[in-house]
Amino acid sequence: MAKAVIFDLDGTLIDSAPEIQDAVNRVWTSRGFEPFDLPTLISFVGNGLPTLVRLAMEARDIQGEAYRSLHDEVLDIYNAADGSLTKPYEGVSETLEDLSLQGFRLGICTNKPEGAARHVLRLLGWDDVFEVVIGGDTLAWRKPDRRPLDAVCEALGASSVLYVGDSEVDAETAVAANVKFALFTEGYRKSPLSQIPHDYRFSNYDAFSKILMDVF
Ligand SMILES: O=C(O)COP(=O)(O)O
Ligand SMILES: [Mg+2]
Repeated sequence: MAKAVIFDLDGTLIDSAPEIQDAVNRVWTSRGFEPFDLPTLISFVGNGLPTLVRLAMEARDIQGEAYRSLHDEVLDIYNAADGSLTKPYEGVSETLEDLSLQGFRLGICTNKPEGAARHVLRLLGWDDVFEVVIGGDTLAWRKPDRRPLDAVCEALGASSVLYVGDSEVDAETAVAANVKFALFTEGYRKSPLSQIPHDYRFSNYDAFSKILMDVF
């Protein structure tokens, strides 16, 4: 049985909020609604695109019947994004390379739509790095339900697992799945560290190898 490291995507491996902000603001301003600043947009991220769209609608008092077209337009822009507004956090590429060299099985468990996640992984040249990618729309459940994380663990054939994420949702998922959790503190969390359950935390990927040595 394999050792596996499973990552969340937005706010954990990549700083993608400016890309998401651009997609939402393009759709919102095309309909005459005020755009969102980055902190406000970040406050909508974490529970997947349907929730993000609903929160952005509520913030501009947009009625429910517009939901489907707004959602689909944002998704189309996401899926066609050129990645220029998305940046891997410092040290991520080196960490992934290291993990691969050491023989870890790698997976992604994100609430980003799977197509958009695969698109950005391709743009970053990471499409061969992760053996399994489960997005917010891959299964009938999304994080914090444990089943997406369970599904990644199972597909990787992992006996020993670390989940790495940046948010309350990731922490809750790891607790539910009974998986060890490392919190990247520089992503899109909304609460103080003391309120997010975690086994490990780090603010820089330089510190990641120390966590690995402890877990495995
Ligand atoms: O799409 C979201 O809301 C969050 O995506 P994440 O699960 O990769 O952080
Ligand atoms: Mg995240």
